[in-house]
Amino acid sequence: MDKIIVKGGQTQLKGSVEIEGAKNAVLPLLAASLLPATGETVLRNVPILSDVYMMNKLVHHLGVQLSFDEAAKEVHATSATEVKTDAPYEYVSEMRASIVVMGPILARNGMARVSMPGGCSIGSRPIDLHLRGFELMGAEITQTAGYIEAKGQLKGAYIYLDFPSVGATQNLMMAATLAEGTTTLENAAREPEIVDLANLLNKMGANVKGAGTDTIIIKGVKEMHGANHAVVQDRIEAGTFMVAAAMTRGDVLILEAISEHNRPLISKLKEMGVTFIQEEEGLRVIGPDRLKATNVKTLPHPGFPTDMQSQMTAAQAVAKGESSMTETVFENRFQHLEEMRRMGLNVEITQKTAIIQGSDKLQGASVKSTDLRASAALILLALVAEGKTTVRKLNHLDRGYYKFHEKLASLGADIERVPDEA
Ligand SMILES: CC(=O)N[C@H]1[C@@H](OP(=O)(O)OP(=O)(O)OC[C@H]2O[C@@H](n3ccc(=O)[nH]c3=O)[C@H](O)[C@@H]2O)O[C@H](CO)[C@@H](O)[C@@H]1O
Ligand SMILES: C=C(OP(=O)(O)O)C(=O)O
Repeated sequence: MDKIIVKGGQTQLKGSVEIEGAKNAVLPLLAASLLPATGETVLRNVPILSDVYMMNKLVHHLGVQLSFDEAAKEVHATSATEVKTDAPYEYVSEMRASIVVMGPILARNGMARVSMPGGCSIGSRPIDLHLRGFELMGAEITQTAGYIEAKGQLKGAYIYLDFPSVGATQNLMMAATLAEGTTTLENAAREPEIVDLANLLNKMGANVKGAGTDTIIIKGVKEMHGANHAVVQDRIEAGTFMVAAAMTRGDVLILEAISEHNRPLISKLKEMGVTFIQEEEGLRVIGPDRLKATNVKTLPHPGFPTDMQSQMTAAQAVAKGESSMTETVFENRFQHLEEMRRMGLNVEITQKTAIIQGSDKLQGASVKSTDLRASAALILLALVAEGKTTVRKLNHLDRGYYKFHEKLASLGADIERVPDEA
């Protein structure tokens, strides 16, 4: 595995940066390619990430002929006349998001057998809401030997989600496309990635209305066909570069940034003293001499995204004064703060809230990524901390960021990625 070495302290990021298609959009879009029985689905603006390779493998295993043209950033998926029912452990255990193949398999076959996805380092991540929704649509669910089996021809249903789960909304929305009758999802997730999925499903011949609001109505159709679709921009990658510019007194143009997808982040960064200028080519982000402290609480969209929580704590760590971060979505998403302590961070954690005393005297150290966004947050902090920081366990970073170190280097960071002999 590689490691990243950053020499920080004086970094001032300047220039423009291109953002990839969203990981959290493309994974369900790939799962959606299981739904049509005819035609080819072409996904454009596909990010080159380890999670995408993993989902490609799973979808391919299930019967879709699929090729990934990395140079063109395109996936071409030939619809399967028949899809397999089994999503085995070796694919699902590697990546939690793979659970979203369950809805399409069940919709196509009237049965699905999927390995339990299990938890991950940020929390236990149960799938009870997905399963209860399938049950309400008429499936019988059993769990044996680490597998969940669902059986039954799906019928439209009224489903109220106790929590606006992103994965459950996507899974149930896809299952409902080929069910008989109308499904209403209430208290549905409203993330831009949900809207992106609904757009692809409608291009495939489905009838989905209301995506982006808390009520999604899906009228089942008899069959679907291939479609051509460009993956929406990754708001979390864009947000990560906004925080990087903010922390380094930078002046960075985020090309083609979709500001409305990052409203809570932009609002918090403005409160911290950051200037945003909408330009023709994108959103320009200018960091102040010193950030001001701020209090943040993560919430489902349109609240502050939990996937920006770690990066935001890096900004709070160098801001002037005391900040707080309250994490309400996942129960174990503060592990990066322990690593940041090695760099001199003064933080007190009580249950869901971290109280951070900002400092301009943080020092580089040897740290390891504990999850995907933690890896980005540690690298951001390393840009500002004095001296050398080594960040290990980059397998997490590669799940969600394409050429992160190269993009930062092109903006002026002293950063390199080298093989880790350790
Ligand atoms: C691939 C992908 O898109 N991942 C994103 C997706 O994950 P994911 O879809 O897994 O997240 P959910 O919105 O489902 O989870 C949010 C919360 O709901 C709980 N929950 C969820 C489902 C369920 O059946 N029961 C239940 O209790 C989870 O444990 C968690 O506490 O949304 C999260 C919340 O914005 C993001 O952090 C992830 O980056
Ligand atoms: C938590 C994340 O992803 P996943 O749900 O794929 O683990 C993330 O993108 O920050």
